[in-house]
Amino acid sequence: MSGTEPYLFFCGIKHSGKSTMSAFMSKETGLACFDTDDIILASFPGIHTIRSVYHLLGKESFMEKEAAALSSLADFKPTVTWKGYRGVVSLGGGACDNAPVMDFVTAHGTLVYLAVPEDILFRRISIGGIPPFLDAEHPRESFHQLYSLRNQLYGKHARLVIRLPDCHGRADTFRYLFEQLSDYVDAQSMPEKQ
Ligand SMILES: Nc1ncnc2c1ncn2[C@@H]1O[C@H](COP(=O)(O)OP(=O)(O)O)[C@@H](O)[C@H]1O
Ligand SMILES: O=C(O)C1=C[C@@H](OP(=O)(O)O)[C@@H](O)[C@H](O)C1
Ligand SMILES: [Mg+2]
Repeated sequence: MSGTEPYLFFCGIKHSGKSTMSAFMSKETGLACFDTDDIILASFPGIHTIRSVYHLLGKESFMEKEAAALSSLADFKPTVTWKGYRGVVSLGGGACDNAPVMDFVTAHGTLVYLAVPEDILFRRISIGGIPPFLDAEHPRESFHQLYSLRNQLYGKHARLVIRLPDCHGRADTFRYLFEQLSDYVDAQSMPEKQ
């Protein structure tokens, strides 16, 4: 375990379950779990939500913090690996717009897109109020635009797209994700058929 093994990066649109699923993944495999939002939040001791940090910094400055949070993982040496990976990282929903973040991800691991239908995401997001990056007057329409754009970007950049079912709750969703992910990783490590 040298600290040069790749990471699994979970990406996806806000509230697709990146943070929840990476925590399940860590529990299942023993892999270290990182969340760029949590790393950023830890550097703002008086502030309690990532939404407030985003509000305070604005988009550009937030994206710089996101890239710095990831860079801090470059030297991490794991005590546990899973199928050759050294950790699981949950990215923020806006990672696809952040070129340095996407460059880091390409250089350091496998990008997995957790794809969830638009209506389900909007329902989950609305529970916590309208986030600062949506138009407060027309939240559903602006989310539709954001979803279309990001769904396309994540679909293009990710090496693996996992379409998560919604009907079974978090633990069952994770079982499904884990099976898909394990199958993918196992297939990647199989020697080429002669
Ligand atoms: N499979 C699921 N089914 C139902 N609710 C979920 C599921 N995954 C996540 N959630 C809920 O959706 C919300 C956002 O989850 P979170 O993991 O923070 O998403 P993200 O990190 O992608 O923004 C949380 O309230 C979480 O409990
Ligand atoms: O979609 C976005 O632009 C953002 C999503 C948030 O992360 P989650 O996707 O984990 O909620 C957080 O990084 C920030 O508020 C910006
Ligand atoms: Mg999250």
